[in-house]
Parts: sequence; structure tokens; C-alpha cells
Amino acid sequence: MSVHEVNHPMVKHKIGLMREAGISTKKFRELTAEIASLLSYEACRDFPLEGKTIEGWDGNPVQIQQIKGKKVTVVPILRAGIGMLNGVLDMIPNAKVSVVGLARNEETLEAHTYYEKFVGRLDERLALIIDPMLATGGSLDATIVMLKNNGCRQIRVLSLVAAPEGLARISAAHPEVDVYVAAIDERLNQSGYILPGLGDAGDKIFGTK
Ligand SMILES: O=P(O)(O)OC[C@H]1O[C@H](OP(=O)(O)OP(=O)(O)O)[C@H](O)[C@@H]1O
Ligand SMILES: O=c1cc[nH]c(=O)[nH]1
Ligand SMILES: [Mg+2]
Repeated sequence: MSVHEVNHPMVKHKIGLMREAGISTKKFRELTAEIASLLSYEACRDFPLEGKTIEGWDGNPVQIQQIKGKKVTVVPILRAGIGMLNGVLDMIPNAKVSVVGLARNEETLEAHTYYEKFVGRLDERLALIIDPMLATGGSLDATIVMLKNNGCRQIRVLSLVAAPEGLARISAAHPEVDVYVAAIDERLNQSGYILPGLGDAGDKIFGTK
């Protein structure tokens, strides 16, 4: 696995704003979507281009470049991944969306799957899994396994904040998966929350606390 910590100043600035205690639901949501756009921009950096001739504004032919038939499915992990979805679709408007529902058991920290709906032809698509938080890595591990079991061979992950513990787990289990993050934080606390982290991203995006 390679981990790409995106060190662009805009990403660092925005993730810093998200750490503020008492941030509003509106602001947290906006920043989640904005960073998701910037992470997807990075994650698509190697997409192949092809040349095409079109008619330009003055009636003359002009050579342009366009992305060469890359099929993408974006895979939000419910709930919190939904907060990143519009930001990613702003960058990749033609992407199909597959959805997985997972909830972490607060005591065991194990991920429980309650929903999955994948688009067709996963073997031909690049999957971009989106979830703001990569903590123990249990939710992400389960999602990657589901995608692989459904034929997907190319998987990338976009997360706002990752813990070293979760990155190590994914690296060991899925060495071919690339992870793009806005920040790699220090560690997990005893309850499995990332420090310094963002707190409970799902609750902050949905306003449930
Ligand atoms: O790496 P892990 O230890 O699995 O933890 C990370 C997961 O926990 C959070 O979701 P949560 O289960 O709280 O669900 P929610 O999005 O519905 O709030 C988060 O959005 C990740 O999916
Ligand atoms: O820090 C964490 C860990 C898991 N889920 C969250 O929302 N935040
Ligand atoms: Mg949550």
C-alpha cells in the first residue's frame, strides 16, 4: 500500500479548521466536501489522457485532451462517507456510486455490515472508497474485502484523517491499495478515536450530537 498524505497548503489549512471544538455542522460539512474534492484531484493525477480534435470558437479545428475512458465507482461508507460524496462527484461527475453501510461496535470496535449495493462491472472500474475517518481500519478492511469479493481489482481510498494503526492494518492486508489522506494523526485513544482527530465525524456531519 502507498499512503499519500496530501501536503497542499489548502488541505492543511482546511483540516486545521475542522479540528476546532464547537465547529458548526454547516462548517464541518462544507470543509468535508471541499477536502474531498482536493483529495480526489490528487487521487486522479495518473488518469490517462487521449487527444481529440474539436471545432474551436473561431470555426478552426483545435486539439484537446480528455480523460481516456476511465470507469470509476465512488464508494461512500455510510454514514460519514456521504459527507464526502458531493465533493468527489464535483470532480468526477460521471462516476457511478456504490454504497456500503457499516457501523463500528462502540465496545469491540468491530465493523458490522448492514448494507451493500454495488454498481455493475466492478472488474472494469476503479473504486474510490470515501470515509472521513480511518481509525482501527476495520471498516475500511471490510469494505475492501466486499469490493474484492465482487470482482473489483483497482481500489483507492480517500480519508480526511488516518491513524497509524489503521494504515498499518490496511497495508498488511491489502498492500496493493493506495490511500490518500489530508492528515496522518498521532494515535488512537482507548475508545478507538483518533487523536488529535476530528471527534465523531458522522455525528458532526449529520448533526446527531
Ligand atoms: O477504522 P474504524 O475503527 O473502523 O473506524 C472508522 C469508522 O468509524 C466511523 O463510522 P461509524 O461506525 O461511527 O459510523 P457512522 O459513519 O454511521 O457514524 C467512520 O466514519 C469510519 O467508518
Ligand atoms: O476518531 C474517530 C474514529 C472513528 N470514527 C470517528 O468518527 N472518529
Ligand atoms: Mg460515527
